Amino acid sequence: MKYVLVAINLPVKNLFRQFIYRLPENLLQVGEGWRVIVPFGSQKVEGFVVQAFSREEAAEVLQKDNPDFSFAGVKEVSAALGTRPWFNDEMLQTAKWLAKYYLCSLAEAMRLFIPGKTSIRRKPVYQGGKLIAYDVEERLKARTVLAYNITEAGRAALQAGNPRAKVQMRALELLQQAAEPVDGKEAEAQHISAAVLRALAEKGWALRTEKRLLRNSYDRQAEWKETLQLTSEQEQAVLKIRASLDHFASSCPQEFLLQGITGSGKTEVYLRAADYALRQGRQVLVLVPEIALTTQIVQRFQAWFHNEVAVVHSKLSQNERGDVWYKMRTGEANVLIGVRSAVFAPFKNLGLVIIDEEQENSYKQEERPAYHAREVARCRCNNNSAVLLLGSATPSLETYYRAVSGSIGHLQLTFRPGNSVLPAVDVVDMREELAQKNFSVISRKLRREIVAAVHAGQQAVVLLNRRGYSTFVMCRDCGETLTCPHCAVSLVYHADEQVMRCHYCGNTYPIPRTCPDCGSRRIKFFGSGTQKAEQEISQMPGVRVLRMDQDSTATKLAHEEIIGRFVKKEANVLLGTQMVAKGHDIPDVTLVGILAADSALNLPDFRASERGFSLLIQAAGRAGRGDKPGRVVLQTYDPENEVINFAKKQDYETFAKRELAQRKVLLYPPYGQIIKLTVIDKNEKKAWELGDEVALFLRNRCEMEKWGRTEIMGPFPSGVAKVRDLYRINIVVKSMDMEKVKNCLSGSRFRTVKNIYFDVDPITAI
Ligand SMILES: Nc1ncnc2c1ncn2[C@@H]1O[C@H](COP(=O)(O)OP(=O)(O)OP(=O)(O)O)[C@@H](O)[C@H]1O
Ligand SMILES: [Zn+2]
Repeated sequence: MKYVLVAINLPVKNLFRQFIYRLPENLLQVGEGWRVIVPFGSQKVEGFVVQAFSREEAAEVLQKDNPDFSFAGVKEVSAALGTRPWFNDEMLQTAKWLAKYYLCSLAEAMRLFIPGKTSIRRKPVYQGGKLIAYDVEERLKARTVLAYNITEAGRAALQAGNPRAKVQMRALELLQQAAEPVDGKEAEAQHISAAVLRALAEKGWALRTEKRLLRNSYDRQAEWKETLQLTSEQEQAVLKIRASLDHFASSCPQEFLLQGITGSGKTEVYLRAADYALRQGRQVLVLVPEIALTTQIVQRFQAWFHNEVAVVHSKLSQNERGDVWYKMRTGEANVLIGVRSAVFAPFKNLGLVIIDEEQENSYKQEERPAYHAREVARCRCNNNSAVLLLGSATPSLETYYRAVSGSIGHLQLTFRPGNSVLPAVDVVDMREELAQKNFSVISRKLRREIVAAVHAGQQAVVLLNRRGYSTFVMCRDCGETLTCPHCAVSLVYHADEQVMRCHYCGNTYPIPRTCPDCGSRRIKFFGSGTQKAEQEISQMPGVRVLRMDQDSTATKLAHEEIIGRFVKKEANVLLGTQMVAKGHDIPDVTLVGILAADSALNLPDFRASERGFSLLIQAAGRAGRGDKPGRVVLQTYDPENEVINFAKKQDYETFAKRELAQRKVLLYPPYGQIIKLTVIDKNEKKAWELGDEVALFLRNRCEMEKWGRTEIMGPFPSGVAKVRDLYRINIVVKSMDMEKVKNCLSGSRFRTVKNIYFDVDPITAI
């Protein structure tokens, strides 16, 4: 008899055990990596088979848990999902690694690999009005259509010909020429109706069959691939990557940082590397931070690789995602471009993973399990003997450190191809503007530059990292600021909808006429967001402005549409939050304005400088990519700020070295690793008590087990101390000995406590 160990796919964080089930006669084919339906309590649920074994092996496992076990209690697997295992060895290994590294359960790790996380719907079954069971059905329905193949008789009929049945003859010809069965829609495109196909089937000339229909919501006309002459640096980079693809695991590195200044042509290197991997018969995964912002990269890849390219992003339906997964698993497509979650796709033969803008925070999932796509990609590359290529103008300090210390290959692109040069950056002191009685968000210099650029028929991009109209509303009499009653953050005034909105929980509130605290009518709106800037810019002569922020892009692919309209020159100024700063390559943009450069830099967080610097460089890099030189106007209230100065010089190296020196002293990554524990509770007192308990426990263990250099901070209130009425308390552990810290936590009772969240390698430590 055969038994299986099953991880139960339920969205609960504290189910760390796996369970043994018996395989019935009709399911003996089921083994490791299969998805199954099993009885669990009173329900039927989906599970993943982690291991398969004989009766003796099962007994051994069961005995470990319970010396008086009996096989009588072991239940049977109810059904198998699909006709083959979903997880191959490599995926199973990656899931196991992920669970261990991020301290989550194996089931939580495994469900990341399933499109839609679970493929079953539980359907209650009633009998005589009483709930008796849950039934399950497969959720991911492959969509099929009726299609027709030509038969031998059909071929003969076509050969013989019949001038009085012209349409039928044309239909037969179509079937004969088609490589695959022809469906009604395809026939219709040739002006042959479905009725004709049915008639052929009735005559025995065609055979009815089913064809799997692949949904593709990202069908675009691909432009032809242009072949550029590579620069010497690009050429060098491509050669090194090719060498690694050729002699895997010899002296060639398996991982590379491709550090190239903005506009240096990193995409061209990606394309050539991908092309080479495809020629070797291997598949390519390209990760991008935000699909909507990367239309250009998708188009470039489609121009080279046509139908080989499949695209996934967060706005695809579950079925569309299922289709994409299917294409990759079967090798029907061989290049997958997608956001973070694409790193979990099944591959037939993965050879190369490219991560563009590898420093972007969007690669890190915020909810449990809080994985980072770069780390998962590294694990999958190792398991697949694939090459990992990380690209950026401003790499994360972790990656940069690994490159300069020689643990991964370091490829550099230091100039822009052709005549284009990095733009000149002017810093404007906004305190001076105030002194000169300019109370606008736009400095006089930036105003002049915008008007001049527009007048010359060029375009400008303006970055303001805050949406809404006024970001801060305060009573002049009592000093009260308006905050969200459910979250510890101030409300933002949105002029469009005439509401106050919380950017954390999304709730809206009416605009106050009087102060809710003291009743004063002297309410004042401070600070400015994109809506106010839009209003001011739109009043400049000759300007047509487009705004792009979360509020303007709520619908599917709206970013793409806005960028598209800007490229077509329907507008000459593009204003928005960080999404305007990244990725696009528009030759007529000669001016970039950065309003309030300081806002990103002043957060009390260890990555704030890195993130701010990166954003400034990215934004500046949008200017002057064509043959006209670009310029950047950077507005700040703090012109002496170091980061602003490095950004002005666009000097990543010096910036990175200084930042690394500080991180070393303070034990931040890449020197120390971090784990952040967050206690979340609607009762503030309870949150603190639990926080104190965890911190004390860790401090004791640190001392007892003599962990290497470690700092335990907290408990302290989280950066936003309350979200949706839940209080948030943090404990942050920085350590050179993270393995021990993790072992201690996974052996502790806190691992299964429901309201403690573990975040390994968190983005923020506040
Ligand atoms: N060898 C080359 N010769 C001429 N033009 C090139 C070459 N390589 C790339 N380009 C062009 O340079 C421009 C910038 O390239 P690309 O968009 O790949 O830059 P990037 O490094 O990704 O920049 P960013 O980090 O700012 O997104 C593109 O218009 C591209 O077509
Ligand atoms: Zn709120």
